[in-house]
Amino acid sequence: MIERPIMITGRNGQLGSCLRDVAALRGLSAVALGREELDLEVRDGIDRTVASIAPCMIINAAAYTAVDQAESDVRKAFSINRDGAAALADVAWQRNIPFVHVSTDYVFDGAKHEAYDEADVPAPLNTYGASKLAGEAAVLAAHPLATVVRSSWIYSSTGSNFVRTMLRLAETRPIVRVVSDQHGSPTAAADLAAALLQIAERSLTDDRRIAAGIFHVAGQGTTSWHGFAEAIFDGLSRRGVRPPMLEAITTEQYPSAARRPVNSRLDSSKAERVFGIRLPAWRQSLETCLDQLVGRGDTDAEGNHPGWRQRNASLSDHASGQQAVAARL
Ligand SMILES: NC(=O)C1=CN([C@@H]2O[C@H](COP(=O)(O)OP(=O)(O)OC[C@H]3O[C@@H](n4cnc5c(N)ncnc54)[C@H](OP(=O)(O)O)[C@@H]3O)[C@@H](O)[C@H]2O)C=CC1
Ligand SMILES: Cc1cn([C@H]2C[C@H](O)[C@@H](COP(=O)(O)OP(=O)(O)O[C@H]3O[C@@H](C)C(=O)[C@@H](O)[C@H]3O)O2)c(=O)[nH]c1=O
Repeated sequence: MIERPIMITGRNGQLGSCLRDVAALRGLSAVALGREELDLEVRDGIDRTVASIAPCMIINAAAYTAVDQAESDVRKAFSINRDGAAALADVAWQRNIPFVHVSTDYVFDGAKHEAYDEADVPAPLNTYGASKLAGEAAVLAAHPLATVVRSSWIYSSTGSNFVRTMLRLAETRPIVRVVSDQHGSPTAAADLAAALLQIAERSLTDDRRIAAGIFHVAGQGTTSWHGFAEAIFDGLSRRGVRPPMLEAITTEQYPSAARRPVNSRLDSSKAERVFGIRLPAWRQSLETCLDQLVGRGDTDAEGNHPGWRQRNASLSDHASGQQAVAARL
């Protein structure tokens, strides 16, 4: 009998590429699709593409994720994050297969003083968050047994993310200023990918109602963006790379198109209770990522770190949006 694969969207993104890698490591059959094979904005192609793969389930890691840009690109953000996600969920429901969808901490407004759990009422401050919240509702309406996993502050050694932005700024700026009044939980894409596949396997073997609904899954522990940057730069120091000066600033001192919550810490205890999922502490996973990006601290005969410049050269070819951020500083 031929095993039906898990279908993964967003293959070229941080999470999608980790999902593909982790699935391969676990010996799971998976087909990962990039936008070129499955465009969530081309709705009439979705059914045909899914039919050609005949997956046992779908994990949707594709999304419009440019938070500031979404403020002036509202139509596209909703088209992908709400309508595209719902269309994919609908196809999964029609085929009677599980659907796992990923959402964000930015559905919350940050007014709560504690970590947010799944029962808290979302109230997004920005268009990206609003489009993702609308996507959650649309996915669950189209596929009542869908699993919606909210995560936060995702990073990996590839793609566009805060860790890579900080490493690039470390190369180009003597001083880096980072907001210290927004708090959340950094999450390694590889850790989240492993958790999603664990949920996926459970929803294939158990009663699917167990995995239905919303779950928070984020790295253990919390920090501010400034605290995150500090840990990244400490990691550079420990690897023999001189970090830039780091200055704590307020949100007001860092004007941006999109408002961001001051508190988007996620309480992940429901996922631990239901699935036994507990991601590693964020500092621990950051070390793994820095090992991949900078190296473990090995030096050449002159005391230089050969991996650093070589690896960092590739940082500059990412995300024109991130470059615009750098240019502002
Ligand atoms: N990044 C973060 O900090 C967080 C992300 N999330 C959520 O996690 C999920 C994965 O995020 P992440 O991996 O970081 O995001 P990335 O931006 O790294 O990847 C998103 C992927 O979606 C693809 N995509 C965009 N538009 C379409 C489309 N119309 N059709 C098909 N594919 C499309 C992109 O393709 P292309 O490469 O061609 O642009 C990209 O590869 C998303 O749902 C996101 O909202 C949740 C919390 C935090
Ligand atoms: C680059 C930079 C950012 N910042 C601030 C801006 C912002 O408040 C915070 C994070 O900035 P970024 O633009 O890197 O991150 P941002 O795009 O807000 O990240 C979000 O992405 C989406 C997709 C999510 O779902 C969220 O969980 C979250 O990870 O840090 C500084 O203070 N100094 C800097 O040099």
